[in-house]
Amino acid sequence: MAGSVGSENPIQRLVRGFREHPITEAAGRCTTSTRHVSKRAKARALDIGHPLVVLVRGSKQMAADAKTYWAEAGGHEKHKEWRDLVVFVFAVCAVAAGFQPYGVLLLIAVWAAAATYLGRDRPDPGKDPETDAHIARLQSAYNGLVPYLMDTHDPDERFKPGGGYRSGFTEWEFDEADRLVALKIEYSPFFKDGEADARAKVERALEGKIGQANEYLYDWDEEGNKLSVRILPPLPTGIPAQPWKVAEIEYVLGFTDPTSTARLIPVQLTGEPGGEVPVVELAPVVWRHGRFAAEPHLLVAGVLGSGKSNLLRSLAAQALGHGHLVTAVDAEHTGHFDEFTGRDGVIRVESAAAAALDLLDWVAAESGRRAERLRELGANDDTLIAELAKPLWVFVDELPALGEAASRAGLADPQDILADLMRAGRTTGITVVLSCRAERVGELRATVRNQAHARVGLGQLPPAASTALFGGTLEIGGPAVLPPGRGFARVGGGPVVRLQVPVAADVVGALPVLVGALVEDGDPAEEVGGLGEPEDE
Ligand SMILES: Nc1ncnc2c1ncn2[C@@H]1O[C@H](COP(=O)(O)OP(=O)(O)OP(=O)(O)O)[C@@H](O)[C@H]1O
Repeated sequence: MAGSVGSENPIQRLVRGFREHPITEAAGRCTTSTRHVSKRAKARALDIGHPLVVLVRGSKQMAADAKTYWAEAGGHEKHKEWRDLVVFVFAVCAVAAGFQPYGVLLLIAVWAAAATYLGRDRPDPGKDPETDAHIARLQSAYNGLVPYLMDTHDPDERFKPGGGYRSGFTEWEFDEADRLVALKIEYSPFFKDGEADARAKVERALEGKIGQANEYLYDWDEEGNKLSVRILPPLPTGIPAQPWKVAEIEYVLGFTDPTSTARLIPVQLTGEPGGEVPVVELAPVVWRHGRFAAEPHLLVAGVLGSGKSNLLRSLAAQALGHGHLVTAVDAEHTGHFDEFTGRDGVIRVESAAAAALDLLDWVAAESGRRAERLRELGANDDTLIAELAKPLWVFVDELPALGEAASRAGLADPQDILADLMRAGRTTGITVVLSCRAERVGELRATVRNQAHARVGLGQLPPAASTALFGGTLEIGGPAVLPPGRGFARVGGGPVVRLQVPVAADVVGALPVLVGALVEDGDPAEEVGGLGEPEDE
């Protein structure tokens, strides 16, 4: 700036001096605030004077109608006679009424009623009922899509240069903050919606027009040639894991939009050191767990560093908090489960392939023992069954990595063992939680993947992974990199909802209530559910 001041000529300097003079600045401020005040006053005056405006508008309309009637009827001799008669009768009635007690008041009331009716606010039949701001935003989105969805073979020409947004968009929704939150689009049957590239172009164009900061959920209906888009503002991040106020059988996967669930729970946020801890109400994504649960197993897929292990740790802490038993396999040797080792309720945490396979074999044997004892007990004594089949959780972080390591070591495929465990898990009270990198979802066997009915996808998933997780042609769009713990979840056949997983960075330090004390002596495996002593494998 200094350079620009130095190169000014005397006239520019004079103008700048005048502009920056305190009096000029004060006058500018005064003008701006006066403009605001006068705008507000005008709006208020219009509000208060609205009935008067309606009366005046109605009276003008009445006068105009009367004039038209007079002029039109005057053009034809027969009509003219009839008109004169009508006016005469009307005048006589009005005068007669006026001479009655309260007659003048009655005439005024009739006039006011007629004027109010004629002057009422009526939408212009040819005008788009949307506000100008909404029209501009929708039209801009439409224009952005024209190059990608235009198709000269489309008999309906839904997308064409100069076309109106109503020809391509069938539904839209703005929220109370005037944000576009949903959009339904109908496109040409010839658009190649089966091709990921073609879909991606449409998605990126839409994001460019509506805003990159949002997150998007695209639901392509290839059969109906329709695209349904949900546009979502970012969710809150950094929610610390804590004992959640939910039912005994409920596990909090994370939090979502209040519009996606029917409930809110109190959540403590991280406060300033020494200050008060703020508590807010957030909408939880809950996974119901327990014997005979509809979705007993969970699959978490995500891109590198998207927070998969964090979610597994958060669930392990919740399971321990409910007094359940936990086993974990840390296939990539990340140490994410080390702090659970030796805690009350934690049976074993393994990372080496041989030890992990040994652990899975032990769980399989435990599953068999449970199944046998449950068969003996029959379906008669539910309380006893519930007591004996203490829920046992198996966390496998990065299952494909474990499979790879096992195959290198010439060991059995862990997916075979897990598939059997998952099949029996509903009755034996064994829950399997698996994680895997998004690009390796395809390496999971159908027998494993299809039994994990609760699904979480973290980070910006490649289309193949999100299709494998959530089915159909559902795609997640928006920023290229999402914050850790951000993704989508679907529990069973429920809707796909957005998800922000809480941070479970220091579960032992932050959640001593849940994680429990270190067990000094004894083999926790021997305490398993009382359904029989684990045998040496
Ligand atoms: N929900 C979350 N909120 C905030 N930070 C998180 C969240 N989840 C994970 N993180 C942080 O992101 C980083 C990666 O987390 P994590 O190791 O759980 O990811 P990951 O997907 O398992 O990684 P990888 O793909 O390497 O196995 C860690 O520093 C972790 O503290």
